[in-house]
Amino acid sequence: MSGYIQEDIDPEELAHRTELASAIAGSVRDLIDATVRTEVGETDIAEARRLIAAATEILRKDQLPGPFGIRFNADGTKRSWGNAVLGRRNPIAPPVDIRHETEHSWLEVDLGPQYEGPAGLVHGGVLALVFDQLLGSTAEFQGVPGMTGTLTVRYRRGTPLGPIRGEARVDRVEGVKTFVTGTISVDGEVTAESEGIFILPRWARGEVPEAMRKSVGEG
Ligand SMILES: CCCCCCCCCCCCCCCC(=O)SCCNC(=O)CCNC(=O)[C@H](O)C(C)(C)COP(=O)(O)OP(=O)(O)OC[C@H]1O[C@@H](n2cnc3c(N)ncnc32)[C@H](O)[C@@H]1OP(=O)(O)O
Repeated sequence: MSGYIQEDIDPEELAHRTELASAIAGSVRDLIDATVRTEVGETDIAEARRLIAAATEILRKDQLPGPFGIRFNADGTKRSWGNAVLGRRNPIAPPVDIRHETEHSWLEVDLGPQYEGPAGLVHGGVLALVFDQLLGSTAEFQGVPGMTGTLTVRYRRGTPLGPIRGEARVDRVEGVKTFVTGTISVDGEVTAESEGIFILPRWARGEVPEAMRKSVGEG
């Protein structure tokens, strides 16, 4: 499957690259938040744009030809740095850190003003995005991975911007289909619930390299 790249990097070098990826993405996240909330005038906007263009030019000096893909070491250590939810190097990602327990998986993340939908509330599509990754990662961790076939979300009440908690567990497995359910809550109150059907795609039903299979998990 193209986009899955085995790339063995020794742990020390990987730790260094992870730190760099997190640092630049963190700076841009801060910039996004500052952009959403700025009240400065035309002169400051023009100056900020000039500096941002200069920073972009520096980053453009050496670029991948396309998306980051999913990279993994032979031991299965995975990097999904471009992922829209988890991506260490993706400023669009909050980023979310999903924790896996024996029976369930969970996350806690602070969703700021850049994720607004209705005034002061998290955009419903953003919650669906978080659910998709949380439920999909839960299926992966339990060893029954798949691509999202169907994702349903029931929005019970508005989710205020700020800290949220997500929880998910595998409900059942039927052949190549894994049914996962989850909730998002704020201050212990459930604001949205979801069910996802994750389907092991045809290309993964036969021979898949062991390192790639093991790479299933957090990245
Ligand atoms: C090494 C291993 C790697 C594993 C894999 C990597 C996963 C890595 C995940 C990362 C963590 C996830 C978090 C982000 C998850 C995304 O964002 S995934 C991106 C969004 N989803 C997609 O792009 C999926 C696009 N759709 C597809 O690729 C294909 O339609 C699907 C979903 C794989 C299914 O196609 P298919 O393999 O041809 O399915 P098919 O054999 O016809 O049907 C199998 C069964 O599923 C049912 N089914 C088919 N489509 C659907 C559907 N849409 N809804 C419900 N049921 C369906 C069929 O009825 C059938 O049921 P049974 O007859 O067995 O009871």
